[in-house]
Amino acid sequence: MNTPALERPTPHPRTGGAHPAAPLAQVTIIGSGYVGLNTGAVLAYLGHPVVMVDRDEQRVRDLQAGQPVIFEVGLPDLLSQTRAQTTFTTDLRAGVRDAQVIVIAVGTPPTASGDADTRAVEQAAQEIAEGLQDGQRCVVVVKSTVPIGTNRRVKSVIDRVLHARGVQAQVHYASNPEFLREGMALHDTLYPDRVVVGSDDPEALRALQQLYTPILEQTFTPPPGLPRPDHKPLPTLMSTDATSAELVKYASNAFLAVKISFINEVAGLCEKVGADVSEVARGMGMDIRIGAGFLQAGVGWGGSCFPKDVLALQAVAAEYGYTLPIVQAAGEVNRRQRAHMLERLQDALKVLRGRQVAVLGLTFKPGTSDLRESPGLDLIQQLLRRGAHVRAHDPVALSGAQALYPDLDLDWTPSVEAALSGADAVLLATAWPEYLHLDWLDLTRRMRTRVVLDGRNALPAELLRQDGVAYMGVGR
Ligand SMILES: NC(=O)c1ccc[n+]([C@@H]2O[C@H](COP(=O)([O-])OP(=O)(O)OC[C@H]3O[C@@H](n4cnc5c(N)ncnc54)[C@H](O)[C@@H]3O)[C@@H](O)[C@H]2O)c1
Ligand SMILES: O=c1ccn([C@@H]2O[C@H](COP(=O)(O)OP(=O)(O)O[C@H]3O[C@H](CO)[C@@H](O)[C@H](O)[C@H]3O)[C@@H](O)[C@H]2O)c(=O)[nH]1
Repeated sequence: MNTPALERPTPHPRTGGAHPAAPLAQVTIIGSGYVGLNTGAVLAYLGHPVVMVDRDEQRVRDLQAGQPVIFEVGLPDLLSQTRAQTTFTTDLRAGVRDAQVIVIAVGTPPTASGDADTRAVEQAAQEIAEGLQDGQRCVVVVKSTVPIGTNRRVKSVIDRVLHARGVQAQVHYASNPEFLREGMALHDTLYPDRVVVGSDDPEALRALQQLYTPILEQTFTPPPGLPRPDHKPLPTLMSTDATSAELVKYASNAFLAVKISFINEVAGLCEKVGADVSEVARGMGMDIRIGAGFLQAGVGWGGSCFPKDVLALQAVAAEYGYTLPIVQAAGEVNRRQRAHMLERLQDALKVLRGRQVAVLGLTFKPGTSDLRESPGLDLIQQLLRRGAHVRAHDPVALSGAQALYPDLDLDWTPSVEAALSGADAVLLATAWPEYLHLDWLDLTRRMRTRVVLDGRNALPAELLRQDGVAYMGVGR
């Protein structure tokens, strides 16, 4: 099979790099999870032929059959629209054979001690090197969130295997951390604030510029349902060294987690002094140095990234005998926030044991089916430990949660009405839009005691209070 060389397009007048209309011959993405799948669908949409590799056979079979396997707005449409451009396979070695760019997007879950488990990244590196051919030229890109030094480790694994095989391939390396949010994954991939590339290799930088030019230049026609945001400046390609790029990712997530914990800490004070945290956040956010984002008080942060990345950053620091007290405090405040939710329920109901508590929202936020580190599921487990009966509901992830926690002794209720009828309290853990427009007066009138703990400050507080509901928000 012919090995395509990296193309050398004429420099584009604005980027100085690749011409927008120059697709790569093949991009291979390893890991078809939230990051890999969304990235692959977008790159295929931009015109690059994409091979998506995953070791999970069932996942690959489902993707081949047209099942999107994760819940993400717009993904089913984009995957079906890009079918002709996309191949799904479990065969990593074959999948990299003709690739110009190979993107590692496998998971890096936390180990028991909190540091990131990079074994899947190293396994991918090993198999990449086993698949590369004599004379092949390619760029290996680490998109997974990885601790300091992992990019270097990927290079050394690939060098070692190529050497052992006696294969002469010209491999370039870059770190390219991902900043997409679940539920907004396609939007964030098409319209990022910045693209960070960590590499000291001009060839790697040039290939990534070529890969991302349509995004950097915003030259593509937006896919249906994913309009270009108004007045958003063009994304910046920030080129830096690999170690700084690795740290940009962790420091960004830690900073956002600190910001949420900060507003949750202020929310606790608001409850004491009678202020409204939404108003405090609104006033703070008007200062452009602070910014309005990530100041939504609530049950605390969860998800597949913040909890693990906050721990991983501390683990990196600990390796160097350094501490990160602000980052550590963000985690402590997050735990306290959950405990505070339970205290408030207990204060309202006096006794939790034997009470019927409805918990609405099992995913860690709306717009995703991801249950990793979900505040709602954490609160459910704490309620069960305290002897409460739980009725759980989620508009998209009910069966997923049930499958994940088959031993939890609770009612998985298929409707909000069923969850609230006869309940002693309801806790809103995830602000799914489906919940916000319900007839809350009617729903709460079906409850045995009308206690509402709005963990996302999303329900009609005044309306409920006026109707005699014991409504509690967060920080107001
Ligand atoms: N989920 C997010 O919103 C997000 C955003 C930015 C960055 N990240 C980071 O990106 C990485 C991937 O996250 P994710 O949420 O997409 O993970 P995920 O768990 O959803 O998907 C990872 C996929 O990789 C596959 N895989 C694992 N090892 C493999 C191997 N050796 N070969 C082939 N496939 C393999 C798994 O089967 C799985 O399908 C992580 O490092 C994460 O921290 C995630
Ligand atoms: O004002 C806020 C904003 C968020 N959250 C919570 O914070 C968590 C994370 O939310 P969000 O950041 O929207 O979701 P993720 O999809 O986890 O995205 C984060 O983690 C990704 C993985 O690293 C990064 O790529 C993204 O940039 C980063 O925002 C969720 O539990 C939210 O409910 C709040 O409580 N208040």
